[in-house]
Amino acid sequence: MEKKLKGVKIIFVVGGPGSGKGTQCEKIVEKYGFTHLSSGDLLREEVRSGSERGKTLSEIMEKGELVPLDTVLDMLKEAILAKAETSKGFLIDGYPREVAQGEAFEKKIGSPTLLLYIDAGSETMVERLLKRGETSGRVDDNEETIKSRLKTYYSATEPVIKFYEGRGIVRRINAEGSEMGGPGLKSDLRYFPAV
Ligand SMILES: Nc1ncnc2c1ncn2[C@@H]1O[C@H](COP(=O)(O)OP(=O)(O)O)[C@@H](O)[C@H]1O
Ligand SMILES: Nc1ncnc2c1ncn2[C@H]1C[C@H](O)[C@@H](COP(=O)(O)OP(=O)(O)O)O1
Ligand SMILES: [Mg+2]
Repeated sequence: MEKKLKGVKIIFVVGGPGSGKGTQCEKIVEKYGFTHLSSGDLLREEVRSGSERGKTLSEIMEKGELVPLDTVLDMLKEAILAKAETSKGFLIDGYPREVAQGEAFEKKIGSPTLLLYIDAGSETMVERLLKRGETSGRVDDNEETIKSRLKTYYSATEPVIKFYEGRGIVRRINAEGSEMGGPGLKSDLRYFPAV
């Protein structure tokens, strides 16, 4: 556990591809001023840098698979520590994607106070990703990769939610509603300050 992070909230944001993790995080940032860090965004930055490592990462992402644990963890740790002294809390979006990632994070960085489970059905996720793919330019927003990402999600990431449910820190957000609120975020956020 990093001393710098004492008293700083760490919130994991977990959900399927296209469930709306990034979208919900933006709303939470507006309301609570936390720092939003997306593992996917950090990886895409590395890809954009044109490095050799970026090329390898891009190939993995195009297949809808998970990149090596240490790569994501190192990137996250660096980004978190850079803001540890000024941030009141971190929204860690897209992490952990497998139980081992959660365990490694806790060992090297700190423990989460909360896990927000962004819940949308697979049909909704596919529909949103295909729509996003019309403009995102992302190598993974295509039909074939989406199928693979869903498989990865259900096999590797869903167990993460079970794992933290055992600790009683999971809050589920129904992300089926419209972006403007719907039955989901608006009401669920009422539970937020309590944690
Ligand atoms: N509640 C919602 N209703 C309708 N569209 C949504 C909603 N949440 C997200 N979207 C759209 O779905 C796509 C995926 O959302 P995003 O936040 O990028 O998800 P993730 O980060 O989980 O992949 C985006 O194009 C976004 O605008
Ligand atoms: N924590 C993590 N561990 C391993 N791979 C990750 C990762 N976070 C992101 N990736 C890789 C695999 C994902 O399919 C890809 C895109 O991630 P993302 O941007 O978080 O997707 P989305 O927000 O659509 O769910 O990047
Ligand atoms: Mg995202």
